[in-house]
Amino acid sequence: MASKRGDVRVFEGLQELATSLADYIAEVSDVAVKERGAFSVALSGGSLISTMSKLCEPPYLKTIDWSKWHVFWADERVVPRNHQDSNYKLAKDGLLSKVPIIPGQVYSINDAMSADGAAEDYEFGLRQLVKTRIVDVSTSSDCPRFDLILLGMGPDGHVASLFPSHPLTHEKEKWIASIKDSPKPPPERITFTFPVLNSAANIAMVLTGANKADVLEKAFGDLQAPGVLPVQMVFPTEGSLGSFDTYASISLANKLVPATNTRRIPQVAFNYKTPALVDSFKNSLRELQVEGCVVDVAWP
Ligand SMILES: O=C(O)[C@H](O)[C@@H](O)[C@H](O)[C@H](O)COP(=O)(O)O
Repeated sequence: MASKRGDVRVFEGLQELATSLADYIAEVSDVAVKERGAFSVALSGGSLISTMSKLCEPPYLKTIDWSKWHVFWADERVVPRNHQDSNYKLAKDGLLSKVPIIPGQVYSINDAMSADGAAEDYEFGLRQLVKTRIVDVSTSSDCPRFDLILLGMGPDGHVASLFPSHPLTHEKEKWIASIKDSPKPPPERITFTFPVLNSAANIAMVLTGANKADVLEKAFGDLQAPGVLPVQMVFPTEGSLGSFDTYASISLANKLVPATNTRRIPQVAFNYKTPALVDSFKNSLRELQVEGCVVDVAWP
């Protein structure tokens, strides 16, 4: 774990990225199971689940102690569980139904409730699980300390269902909040708030797609200033031995690879918490340039 802190990794393609992500998740799971006898993990929606699909294959299928997994959602759309838009359905179809997770340890929202009700209900359930330490607790607040929260990022810089300039990004009291005006459809969702996200032992940000390149450039450009984009507000505040890691993987796709270049899409993993790492990241990009890729992102 500690060794991951500060890594800048450039992947040759989505497959390599997916393998690295699966290794990372397996390792965080192992550590949590050894230390606490349980692994609490929160998922998001979007492309994340398909990027996690290596977990359904050997060796992970057999080596991970799935019986210790407790699965939550960092954000969920308020739709029936069998609806195409449901993050639960996405994860169930793409991952949970393919691995031996215990159904009673999969904590989906109550889809019969309104957004407000579902958020309150989810927070209530989470509080019980923190009491019994199925989910660990922060040492500096009463917040849950998830072993791992997996986040994607939208092209506008949103994470979970925390959108740029939305008042929910400043929510300090609630663990789980409802949103009824999500700019990304569907409009009604529930989401972890920043106090919960940033209390996690590990956050993995999994960002793929050329449409993320511009916002990443912005996030890097604003690194020295207080972050205004939700993606910049993801800063885990506590953890043990390297467990503050922010693991990010980015596909800059066409930003880096001209159409005529047969090289596969480069994927980059980095920890953006430390400015020195940003330099390292830029150096990685320069190396890619040397190797014949075109970088047309203007890095500060
Ligand atoms: O339910 C959701 O909409 C998500 O949780 C959301 O936060 C998602 O993770 C990002 O929008 C990235 O989605 P992509 O990876 O598909 O771009």
